[in-house]
Amino acid sequence: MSILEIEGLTFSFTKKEEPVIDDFSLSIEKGEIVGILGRSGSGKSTLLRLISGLEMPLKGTIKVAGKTVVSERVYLHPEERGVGMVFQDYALFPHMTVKNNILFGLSRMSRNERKQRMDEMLELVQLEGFENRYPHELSGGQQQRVALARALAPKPSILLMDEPFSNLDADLRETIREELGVILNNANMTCIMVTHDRHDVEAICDRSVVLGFTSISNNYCRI
Ligand SMILES: Nc1ncnc2c1ncn2[C@@H]1O[C@H](COP(=O)(O)OP(=O)(O)OP(=O)(O)O)[C@@H](O)[C@H]1O
Repeated sequence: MSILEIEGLTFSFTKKEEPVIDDFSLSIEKGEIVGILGRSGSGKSTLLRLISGLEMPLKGTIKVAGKTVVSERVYLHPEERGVGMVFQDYALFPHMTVKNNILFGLSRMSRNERKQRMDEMLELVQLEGFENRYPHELSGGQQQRVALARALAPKPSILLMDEPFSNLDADLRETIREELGVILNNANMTCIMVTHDRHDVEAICDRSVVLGFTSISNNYCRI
């Protein structure tokens, strides 16, 4: 079953400019881990922002788990899409502690479930003991791990990651990459990961899509 279906997606930042994304289509099966590769400026981050609902396409449809989340007539807000996102710059809430950043998307869970989920996430990203710190009191790599924990905590249908390991040192990168691969496989979770690192793709992706430089319409290929 396709968990994500993108059809004819077209997007431009301004009317005058060529579309960054032009008539792009892609289908992803449940449980697939797909790497998005491509040169700087090819539209990788923009594609994730369109899927998550942070940008509105000019044309095209996106379905998540069979439900239309954007089309000519439909627009679902990011929190209604069942899509988790780890941003390139983490986008943590600066006024919230690590704990509250991770708890942010869990308001529908009971108090006990929230506590349990937070403990699981802190253990996963090796940040036990850091829960009362604020983002500015963390290193770049630690902030990145909080972002990963926050996105995974609500158990999204699809996890979107924009260069999620770029600030981690080599050892931690390998550890988190391996653990993430196991978690995603165990949960049969679908994941799209933008990366510049072929090791990420080789280690955890089932396939990858390479975006072209000026437009990703007919330029992408699977490897
Ligand atoms: N807010 C914006 N307004 C106008 N143009 C933008 C905006 N954000 C990105 N762009 C342009 O859209 C194109 C695609 O940007 P995007 O960030 O999606 O590329 P990318 O493939 O993720 O690049 P990188 O690998 O460098 O992160 C680029 O040419 C970029 O300059």
